[in-house]
Amino acid sequence: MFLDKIVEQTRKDLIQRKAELPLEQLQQLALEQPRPRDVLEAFEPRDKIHLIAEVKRASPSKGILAPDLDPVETALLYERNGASVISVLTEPHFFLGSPEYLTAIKNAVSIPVLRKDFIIDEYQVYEARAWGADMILLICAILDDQQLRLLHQRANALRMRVLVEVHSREEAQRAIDAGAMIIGVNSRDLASFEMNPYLLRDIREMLPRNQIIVAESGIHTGADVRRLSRYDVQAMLVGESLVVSNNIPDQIDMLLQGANHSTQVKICGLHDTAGINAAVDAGADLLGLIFYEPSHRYIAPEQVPALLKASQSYSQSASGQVRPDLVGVFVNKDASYINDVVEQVGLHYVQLHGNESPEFCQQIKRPVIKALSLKEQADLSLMAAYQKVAWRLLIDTPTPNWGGTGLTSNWELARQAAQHSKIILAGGLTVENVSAAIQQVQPWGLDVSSGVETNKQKDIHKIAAFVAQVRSSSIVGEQGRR
Ligand SMILES: O=C(O)c1ccccc1N[C@@H]1O[C@H](COP(=O)(O)O)[C@@H](O)[C@H]1O
Repeated sequence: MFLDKIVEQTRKDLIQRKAELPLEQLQQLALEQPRPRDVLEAFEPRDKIHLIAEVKRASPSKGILAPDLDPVETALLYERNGASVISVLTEPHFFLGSPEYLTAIKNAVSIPVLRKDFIIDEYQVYEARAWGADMILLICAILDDQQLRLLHQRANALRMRVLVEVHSREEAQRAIDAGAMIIGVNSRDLASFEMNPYLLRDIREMLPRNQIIVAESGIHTGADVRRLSRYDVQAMLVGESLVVSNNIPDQIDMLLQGANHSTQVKICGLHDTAGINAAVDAGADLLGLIFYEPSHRYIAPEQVPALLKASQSYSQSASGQVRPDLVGVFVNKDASYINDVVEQVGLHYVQLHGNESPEFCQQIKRPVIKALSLKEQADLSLMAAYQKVAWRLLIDTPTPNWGGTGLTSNWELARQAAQHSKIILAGGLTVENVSAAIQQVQPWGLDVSSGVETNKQKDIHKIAAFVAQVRSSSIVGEQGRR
C-alpha cells in the first residue's frame, strides 16, 4: 500500500538525514530563521475562497506531471496571478520534490509557503522551519492522536501554522480534537488513490465554522470550483490542474473566478425522470423537490429514492461528472417531519418556504435555505435574524401560494439584499430574463421552476437553455470543464 511504502521510505531517509545533521544543530538553524509569514492573514477575507497553489512535478497516482517545471518561476507565476499560499512538495522519491525548491521559492515570493510532505517525526518539523516553511502538512492517516498533537504543538512553538489533512469523519473529529485551526479535506484516499467527490459535502457540517477549511485534490474545472462555493470552504489546494496547464494564469483565473463569482443554478419542482435527467445533463447545481402537497409539483418523499434511481443521468452520472445536491422544499411543516424526510430522501439542503421562524430553522438537521418575500424596503430588516441561522436566504415573490407562481420578484430589493448576503433569487425567472437578473441583482444563485415548464410540465429544452444562458451570462461560464 502506498502510504505504508512512503512512510517506510521516509523513516529510512530520516535515519540518514539525522546522521548528517543532528537534531540539536537543526533546531538551532530553525530558531535562527526570520519569523514565519502570517498564514491566517493570507486567508483573509474569510468569505473568499483562496488558492493554495502547489509546485508539484510528479505524483504517485498520476506519474510525471511536469518534467520541465521550474519551481521558482512557477511559484512566482502563481503569486503574480493571485495565489495566497504556495505549497511545495519536498518528498523526493514519489513526488520528485526537494527541500531546495522550498527554500528557493520562499526566498523568491512574499506569500507564505507550505512544506507538503509525509511528516511523521519532529525532526521534519524543525527541517521545515529551517528550510523556510511557514506552514506544514500533517496527515491524520499516518499519525496517531499523540503524534498528531505533538507535531502540531512543535510546529506552533516554531510559530508555523499546520494544515491538518483528513479523509473521513473520524479523522475530521481527530483533527478538531487536536486543536487544528486549518483543516484540509482531501477527496483522494491516500491508501487507494480513489477519489470521493462527495466527501467534503458529507463532512462539511461537522467542521467548525470559525476554522479555515481547505478543499484538496481533484480540483480542475469550473464545475469543481462552483461546488466549493456551496460547501463554504476558505481555500482550495490545487496542484495537478495548474502544473499541467499550458496557460497557468488563465487556469488560476478560472479557478478563482469560478469559486468566488460563479452563479449556482437550482432547477426546482422536479418530479419525473425526464426533468431530472435534463437538469443533471444541463449541469444544474441543485435539484429541488417540492414536499408541499397543494403544489402540482408535489412529490411524496417515499417516491423519491426510486425516482432518482430511475433517472439515469443522476444515478449513473458520467465519469468526472458529480451529481447535483438535493434540496427539499417545505411549507410550514413540523421540524420532526422535515428531519425524517431529510434522512429518507438523503437531502443535502432544506428550503423553508413558509412562515418558519429563525428558531425553527435551527431545529433542522441540514443547512437551511430560508425563503423570504420582500415587498418593501422595510422587509430587508427581516434578513438579519435569518442570516444568523440560515445557510442561504432565497428571495421570492410575495404571493398567497407561497411560491412557484412564475411571478417576478422585486429585483431592486433583491439587489440590495445581495449586497449583504449570498442570496438565491427566485420568482418568474426565464431564459429570456435571466441574464438581466444576473446583471442587476448579482445573486449567489438562481432558482427556477415555472420558467422551465410548458403546460405545467418540466420542459427539457427550456431546462437546457436556462442553464446554458446562466453559464454564458455569469462572469464565469463553463470554461475548464473536462
Ligand atoms: O413550486 C412550487 O409549487 C412551490 C410551492 C410552495 C413553495 C415553493 C414553491 N416553489 C418555489 O418557487 C420558486 C420558483 O418560482 P418560479 O416558479 O420560478 O416562479 C422556487 O424557490 C421554488 O422552490
